[in-house]
Amino acid sequence: MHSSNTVSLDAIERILREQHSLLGSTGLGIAFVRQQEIVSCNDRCAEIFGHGAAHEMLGRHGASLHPDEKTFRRLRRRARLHMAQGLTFRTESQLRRHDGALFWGGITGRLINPAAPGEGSIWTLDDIDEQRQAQALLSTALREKQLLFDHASVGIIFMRRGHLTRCNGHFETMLGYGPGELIGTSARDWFASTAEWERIEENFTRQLAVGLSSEGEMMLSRKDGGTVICEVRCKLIDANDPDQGTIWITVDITERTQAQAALAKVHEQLEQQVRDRTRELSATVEDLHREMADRKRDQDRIYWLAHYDPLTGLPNRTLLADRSTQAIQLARDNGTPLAAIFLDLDHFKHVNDSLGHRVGDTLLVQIAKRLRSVVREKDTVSRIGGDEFVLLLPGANAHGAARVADKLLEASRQPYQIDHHELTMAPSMGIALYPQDGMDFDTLTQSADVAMYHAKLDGRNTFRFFTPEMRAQSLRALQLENALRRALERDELQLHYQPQVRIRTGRVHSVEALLRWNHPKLGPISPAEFIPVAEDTGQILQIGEWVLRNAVRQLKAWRLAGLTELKVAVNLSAIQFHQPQLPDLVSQILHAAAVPPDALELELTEGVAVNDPRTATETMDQLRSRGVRLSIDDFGTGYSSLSQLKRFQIYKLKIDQSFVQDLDHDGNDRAIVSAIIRMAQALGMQTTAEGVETEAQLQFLRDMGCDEAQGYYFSRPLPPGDDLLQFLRSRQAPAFSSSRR
Ligand SMILES: Nc1nc2c(ncn2[C@@H]2O[C@H](COP(=O)(O)O[C@H]3[C@@H](O)[C@H](n4cnc5c(=O)[nH]c(N)nc54)O[C@@H]3COP(=O)(O)O)[C@@H](O)[C@H]2O)c(=O)[nH]1
Repeated sequence: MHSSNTVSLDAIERILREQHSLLGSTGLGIAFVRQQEIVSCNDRCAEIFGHGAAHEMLGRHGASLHPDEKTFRRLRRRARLHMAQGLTFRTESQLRRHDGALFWGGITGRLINPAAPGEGSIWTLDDIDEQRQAQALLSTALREKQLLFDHASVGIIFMRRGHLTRCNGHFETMLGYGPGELIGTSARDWFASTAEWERIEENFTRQLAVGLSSEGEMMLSRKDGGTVICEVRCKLIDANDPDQGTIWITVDITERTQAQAALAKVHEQLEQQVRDRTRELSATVEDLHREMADRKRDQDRIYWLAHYDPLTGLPNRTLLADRSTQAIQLARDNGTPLAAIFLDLDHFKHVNDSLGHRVGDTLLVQIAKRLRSVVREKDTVSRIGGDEFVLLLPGANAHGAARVADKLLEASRQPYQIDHHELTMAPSMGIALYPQDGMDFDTLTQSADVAMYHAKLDGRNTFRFFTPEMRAQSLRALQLENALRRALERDELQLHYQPQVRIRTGRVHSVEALLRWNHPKLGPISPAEFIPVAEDTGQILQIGEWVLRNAVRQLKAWRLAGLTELKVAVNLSAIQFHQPQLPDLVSQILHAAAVPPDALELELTEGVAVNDPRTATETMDQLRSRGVRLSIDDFGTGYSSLSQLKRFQIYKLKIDQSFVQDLDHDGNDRAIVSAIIRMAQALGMQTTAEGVETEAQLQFLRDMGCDEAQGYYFSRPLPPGDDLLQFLRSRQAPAFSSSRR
């Protein structure tokens, strides 16, 4: 320290104190070694080697401080080479503590006097064991990271200011670059498009600015021009210092994306197929629904046609049978009454024949509506034939059924307006009651039918309850109907003639043709019985024509036989009268027999004009214009009005025999007969009284001014034989009297 040759003891002591202080205050261990042994050291050195104090280190051989002798010698050799040159030897080596534990120490050594190595050396020691361990850990971590970096199956890049500063091999391979080729490149260089880069940069910058990691998909460009789709996660290396740049982890999802795209395409194709199939299916389902609806509609239509009358919409016989069976079951189970009404329209056929089927159909529809309006909802109104209806009335007893029949009659009085025709259509009805008149559908309706037939026999436009006797009578009617079919061809019919005598002169001007039927087995059958049957079955047309032809032919025979002025009266059924061809038929028959028209008188009943006065008037006009005379038969029993009589220009009124028969003792009949005669006179019509049997009756009629009489009093209806000819000749009108009425 001092260059002076004499150093004071104080100075030496001070120097020693300074050195001691220096050695004590340093964090390094310091030792002086001579002859490989420690001759002096500081406390730190002792502490490092695990001794409590420095003096414990003194005299320790250097080799004991090293892991083994070999290590010591090698280090000593290296140190001596260095230190012999006056240099400081530095090394890091493992050392052994006092307790035997090894530790890393940082060692420097230097000869105190390189010129005199024997003076020993000074060694400093730093305990770097923790540092070495930390370094070892660090380098392990770094190695591991490097390994991860090098062998990661994702691309890792470090970016700063938009440029790549480092990347791993995976990223280079991903973009087809060689090692290091990408260093320093701008990200823009390997983005597929500028737009793509700007989009990513903007997204990443925005998210990273707020300290978030950012992620997204991007399309990068390979060196060879191909494209790579990457999933990228980007993060700031130091959130506090954006200048440190960013790390990007990139995953090549090209295949995955393509697979997904392919999958999506397949999925879309599948979905499209499903949509197509669904559409096809729904079209098929719709078709099926439509087909089912069509089939249902067809079935409904078939059912409807099978169960309803197409014209009126009313239930037909089939449905009536169903409902009747149910109603009978119910009536039986509950003990409740049930009635059936068989309704037939009187002379409906005339409407069809004279006005045509269109008018007839329209009329039927209106009638059906009216029938329906009369009964209750639960009642059934069915149409089972042309003009035949059956009404089923559950819960109705005799009283109830009669009330319904009355209401139907009442309703039928209102005329129907069809085009310019005002038509009235009366019904005949038969009523049958469950269970007494039938316990099943067929029997019940048959009973009602039979009762209806009797209503017709009893004058029509009325109703009758079924009685057991009626059935027998109906069988008779059926028998007659069948027999009547063959009556003409078997020549069973015959005409009888009843003279009509002028009351004032006693002479006979005309005879009435009256039909007779003598059946070989059934015997003589009254026209009063078989004419209604013939009318019901339509056979009256054929029979009526036969009557007309034969009556005119007989008249011709009589005329040729000398009864030159004789006339014949023929009864005309209403059904005949409504035949449009009637006037022509009459003319043809008269012409064929060469009989003048005024020799024929047609007897009509009052009812012929009731239903359709206009058509009746036309027919009458036609007949009259051809010269044929018309008379009203059974006058007083029907509904003729004075205006009608006047309009029809009727030639003669035949006073019904029911008024004549009781003239002797019934003042009313006398009044009626006298009124009819006066009325006829006032209207310029002839009068003939039917059924005159007594002189008293004849006298009264004479007194009243009646023109003609007909009855058993003069003669019964006789066959055209000698007796009748004799009678006629005896009362023949003189030729001049034929012009008088
Ligand atoms: N559409 C047609 N109707 C005809 C025809 N022929 C007859 N008839 C009608 O049948 C009903 C019954 O006729 P009938 O049994 O012949 O009775 C007639 C006379 O026989 C009978 N009569 C005559 N005089 C007397 C009498 O003094 N007493 C008495 N109890 N009866 C008598 O009266 C009937 C007269 O008939 P009409 O003058 O026509 O009224 C009858 O309604 C006939 O019209 C036919 O060819 N077509």
